[in-house]
Amino acid sequence: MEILVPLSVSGIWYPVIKENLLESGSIGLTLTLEPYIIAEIKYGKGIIFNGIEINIPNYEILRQKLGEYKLIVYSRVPLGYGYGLSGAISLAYALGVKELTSISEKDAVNVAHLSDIVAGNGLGDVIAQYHGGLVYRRKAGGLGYGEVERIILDWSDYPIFSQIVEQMPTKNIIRKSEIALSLIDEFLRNPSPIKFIEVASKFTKSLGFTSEYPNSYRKKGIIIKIFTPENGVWIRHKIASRGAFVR
Ligand SMILES: Nc1ncnc2c1ncn2[C@@H]1O[C@H](COP(=O)(O)OP(=O)(O)OP(=O)(O)O)[C@@H](O)[C@H]1O
Ligand SMILES: CC(C)(CO)[C@@H](O)C(=O)[O-]
Repeated sequence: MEILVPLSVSGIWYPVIKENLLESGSIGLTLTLEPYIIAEIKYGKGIIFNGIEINIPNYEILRQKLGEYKLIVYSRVPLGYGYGLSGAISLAYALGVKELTSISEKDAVNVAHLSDIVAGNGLGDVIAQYHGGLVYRRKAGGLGYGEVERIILDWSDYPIFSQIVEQMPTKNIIRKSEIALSLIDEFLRNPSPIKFIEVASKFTKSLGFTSEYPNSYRKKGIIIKIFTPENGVWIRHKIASRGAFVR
């Protein structure tokens, strides 16, 4: 059994923290991308990321609430730069445990969502990764609490690339910028790939993150860009055609 989870790079996020953590998360617009991480769940313990055992605070919560298992993860992109891998690892763990036990998918996914929030590693990634595509989180929260819409756009003429810049903690970008909600409205009035990049670039600039490349924005430690870059080292992505799944 393999568990596949897409990467998650938000363009806009508006943190919502409530007493009930399942009502917490973010309102926002998130691109989920290939290549999916591929994971295997086994009896045992620990998270093995590309052959190396890692310590990730999400694991403590996952282990307490879902039971102790071992997750072996293969990823084509590195951890800690902004590809939403903490969320992807947590969601893979939850969907893996769901295959091995009688827990419902909804409860398992909500534990993954909770673990990313408590760890301070993400707010909306798990929910976006569960749905796939370009995800608009209209209301923050886990499954059954938040509200999500997948925005269908034709990306075939808009190839997506990322460039790795620097590692940094997610806590550095969990800030409220009041223009987030008006930029989401601006996008929804006229949704297109170019408009997505435009509003994401305005939003991330408001948090102090800039990119020197045309048609791009900087999310945490990576640049996301549409159209073939003229120079630099880039990873080619596709929009994730579906959310996380088990095969
Ligand atoms: N070698 C490592 N490099 C980076 N992070 C590591 C490493 N080992 C363990 N970690 C832990 O993994 C977690 C990475 O979470 P982080 O949210 O930064 O990932 P990400 O892939 O950048 O996702 P996001 O887009 O949500 O920020 C952190 O809790 C960090 O402490
Ligand atoms: C905070 C965040 C940008 C980290 O990847 C993401 O979880 C989101 O969109 O809420």
